[in-house]
Amino acid sequence: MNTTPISVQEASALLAQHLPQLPEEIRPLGQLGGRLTSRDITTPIHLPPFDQSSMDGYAVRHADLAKAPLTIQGEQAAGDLPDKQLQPGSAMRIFTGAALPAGADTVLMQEKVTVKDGKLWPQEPIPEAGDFVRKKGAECVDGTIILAKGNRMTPAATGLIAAAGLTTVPVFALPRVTILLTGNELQSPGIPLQGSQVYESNSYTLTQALQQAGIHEIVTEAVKDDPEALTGAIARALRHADLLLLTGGVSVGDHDHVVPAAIAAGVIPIFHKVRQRPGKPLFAGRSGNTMVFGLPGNPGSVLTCYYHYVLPAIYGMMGLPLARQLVETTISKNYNKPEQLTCLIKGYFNGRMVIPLDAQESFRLRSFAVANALILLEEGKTHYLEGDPVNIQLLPIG
Ligand SMILES: Nc1nc2c(c(=O)[nH]1)N[C@H]1C(S)=C(S)[C@@H](COP(=O)(O)OP(=O)(O)OC[C@H]3O[C@@H](n4cnc5c(N)ncnc54)[C@H](O)[C@@H]3O)O[C@H]1N2
Ligand code: MOO
Repeated sequence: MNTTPISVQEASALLAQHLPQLPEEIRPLGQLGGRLTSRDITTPIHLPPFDQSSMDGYAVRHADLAKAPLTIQGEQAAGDLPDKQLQPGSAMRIFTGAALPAGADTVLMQEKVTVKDGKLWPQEPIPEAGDFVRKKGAECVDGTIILAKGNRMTPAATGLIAAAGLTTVPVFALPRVTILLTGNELQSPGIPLQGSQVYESNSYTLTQALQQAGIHEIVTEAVKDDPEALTGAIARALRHADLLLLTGGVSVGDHDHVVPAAIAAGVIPIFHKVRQRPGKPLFAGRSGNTMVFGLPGNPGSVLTCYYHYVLPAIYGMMGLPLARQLVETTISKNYNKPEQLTCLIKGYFNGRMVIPLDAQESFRLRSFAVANALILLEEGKTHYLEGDPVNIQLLPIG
């Protein structure tokens, strides 16, 4: 395998070429959060399904307004059968969401009329014809695509599906994920540290980040820095995971066995090592329909590589282009970086500019804990001056 580090752009392009595709599944309303539609969705009905009032007031025939006062004729409430006929020279009491009676074309808000002895006088200014009427099909007519393939099922998207009377939606399956932790030094939080142990944090970081993306089928296993144990654990994980995330053990140390173990377990490498900081030893590979990432073990590297590669790859496995939430902004202060690396630094975007945070080293998470963006500082540049344009990748919130 070529282990000459490649650029961040090459790594993204290679990933996009090699991503497996997740299957499609049909899911019911109420279980759609975080999913992406796997086809265009069309509405089987007009929305709204009939001409309806958007105000509480009076339904009238606009041409009759010149002949005011109008005689008030009955009432039409939301849910009433749409079988009433407005008589000439009349106004019908109507409420928001009610079907317009046949013959009416305009609604007067009740605050904009004078009513006395069963008669109605419109107040000036006289409304336009069609005011406060939501026409049948104004949102969309039947057969219209209401959600395109790849639309995220946000609360609004789910509401739209329900409003169209649909009960199920074809979506891409979410990946079943296995996280394999490597490192003899790792101890679980809650147990006193001994010798040179450190607390294991990457599984918690990754699990929450995956959950944030709506993914809940997550298995975590800790493996010792032993080539055979690792090869066995990877081979087992490949049998049921769509996405395998390994943390640690991808560098060049004598105890870094992840890449040879992955290859021994049947993983075909896509790349190993990227000209970036943090996360230079990042490994990506594929075995059948399972996507594999070897994330450099430092906690900051793990999370940076997750946001910049793994999360876009998850969407890529759902058929979307490698999508990152990029924003062009300016940097709030001077910043120096090495020339031969892309730096993905933690920043805080305040809506006007992005502030590079202190404590960028990859063993630290304190700046990450308050960051809301990664600032993408380009390879080939060494100095950024206050006010220079930069691209940032917004981090998911919530
Ligand atoms: N001679 C070189 N050494 C290193 C290089 C290099 O290019 N040449 N690259 C460095 C960089 S950059 C990184 S990043 C690390 C990545 O190495 P590994 O992926 O092999 O990670 P480990 O050595 O296993 O661990 C690194 C660090 O992170 C801690 N760690 C690991 N797993 C966890 C976990 N689950 N929770 C919390 N902390 C974890 C681990 O204890 C180490 O301190 O390699 C450099 N070396
Ligand atoms: O790439 Mo390492 O992630 O800088 O510490």
